[in-house]
Amino acid sequence: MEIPTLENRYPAHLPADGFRRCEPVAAADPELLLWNRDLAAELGIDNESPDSQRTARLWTGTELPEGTVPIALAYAGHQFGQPVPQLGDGRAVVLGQLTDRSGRRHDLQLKGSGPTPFSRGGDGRAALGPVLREFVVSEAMHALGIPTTRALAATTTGETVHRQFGPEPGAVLTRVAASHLRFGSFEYYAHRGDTAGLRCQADTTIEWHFPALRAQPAPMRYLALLRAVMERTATLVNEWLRVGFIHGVMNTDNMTLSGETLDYGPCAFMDHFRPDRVYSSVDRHGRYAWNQQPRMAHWNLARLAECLLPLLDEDDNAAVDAAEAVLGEYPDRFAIGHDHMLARKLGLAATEDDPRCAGSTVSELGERLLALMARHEVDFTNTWRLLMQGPPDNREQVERLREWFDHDEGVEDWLADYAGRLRAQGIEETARIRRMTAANPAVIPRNHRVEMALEAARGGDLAPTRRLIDALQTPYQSPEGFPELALPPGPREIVPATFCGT
Ligand SMILES: Nc1ncnc2c1ncn2[C@@H]1O[C@H](COP(=O)(O)OP(=O)(O)OP(=O)(O)O)[C@@H](O)[C@H]1O
Ligand SMILES: [Mg+2]
Repeated sequence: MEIPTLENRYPAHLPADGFRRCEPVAAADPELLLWNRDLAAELGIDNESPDSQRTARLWTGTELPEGTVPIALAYAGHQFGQPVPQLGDGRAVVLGQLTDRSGRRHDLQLKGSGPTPFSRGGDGRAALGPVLREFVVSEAMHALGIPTTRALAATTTGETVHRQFGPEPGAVLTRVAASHLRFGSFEYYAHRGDTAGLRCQADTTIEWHFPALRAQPAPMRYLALLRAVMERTATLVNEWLRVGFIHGVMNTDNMTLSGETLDYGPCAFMDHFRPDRVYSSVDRHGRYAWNQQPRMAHWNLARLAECLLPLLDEDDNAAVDAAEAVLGEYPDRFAIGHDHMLARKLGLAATEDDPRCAGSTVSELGERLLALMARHEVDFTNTWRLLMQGPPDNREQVERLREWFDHDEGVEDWLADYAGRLRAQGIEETARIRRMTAANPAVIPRNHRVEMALEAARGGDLAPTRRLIDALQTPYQSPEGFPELALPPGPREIVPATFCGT
């Protein structure tokens, strides 16, 4: 395996206390389980012999690629609303960056490679189940077209880790990310009252993720940064809602500045629709339920804004006013994105009220459909695909949907309004299907399917995990070779709770 020489840009771009040098711990018996050939090729890694012993040594941290400068990053965070002044990578090290074919830089990070100065009593390890889960779900997310960190490799260490449900094989995930800068990275300096550290962190974020803002003078640049992060975050959360994704631990330490989804702990994709659906076993009060995610993203953005205050204005009140003005833009910014998202899912063109149509607006149509779906707890993914089985004014299709929604009296009215809106916008059936195919996945990593695959993997059989990963590569097509993947769980298959497994 040939790997281009890594370069670690963090030490030159962060204050000295923003990271700690930290060697990964050599694994007793490294073994490669999963290897992402396509991603490796994008990163210029030669794929000739991906299952060689050296590959396993490299992606457990037992041997280090050339140019590696292993570091654990410092960060703080708000966890379930409570401030934690210091967290940091307690079981991960960034090795360095590689540049992909299109010139974009990516961190290579080993997650589960041993204790770091931030381990706070933890063992610094990761268990096989959560590592495979992050591999499967993050790659599914990427295939869905949603910004996310990626998974390059999953390895086992040959050691055992002890978790909630007993011993598990120790494992390491090689994660690829635009960066590992988090809202919590800013909170780390804010807690210390380190304004110079904050400024450095903000300028690095601009340099890496929002280079167009570089030309703006301070303090406007930092306000523009807040607005840009707000916009990316709103976009990301709308994308999660589009596919029924529930992150599960939207703490500020799990929110990236790049706008990528980070930390696939107790996350889940929803089967039967309930807007307040929660899977995470640690989210007892539903703080991060599916329909709370927009609000919690706003709350998290407010924590980020608080950190930026010293950079916005020397006068405290003026700084607060400036930050509040940007935060105040979030509800509209989110709502516009939400309307567009619902329009895409319905195969409609725009969300502005169309004066040619007397029926409801596109967003009202979408909300009414969601309300119907919630009332009957129908499968989220399959409802949208069912809408694609025929025109909304076709008799058989009307019948099909009446049955799907338990003969709810609202169905026919809704379908008539939907058909009216399509007519008013002049959208032909083929165009509707084309649009809807691009916005509504046929397959998602359903919880019970993920659990079944992981169970087999724990028993030594990786074939179901590989099959699942393959099928999730083309989520907008019906899974010809894996039809069960399109089915919701049966009553005995439902996985009601997910666990971090940390
Ligand atoms: N086994 C462990 N040993 C040491 N620290 C840990 C361990 N598990 C989690 N932590 C630390 O606890 C904090 C919260 O964990 P959380 O599950 O949100 O993150 P994570 O999944 O470890 O990492 P990431 O956010 O990078 O995906 C982090 O600082 C993390 O590094
Ligand atoms: Mg985390």
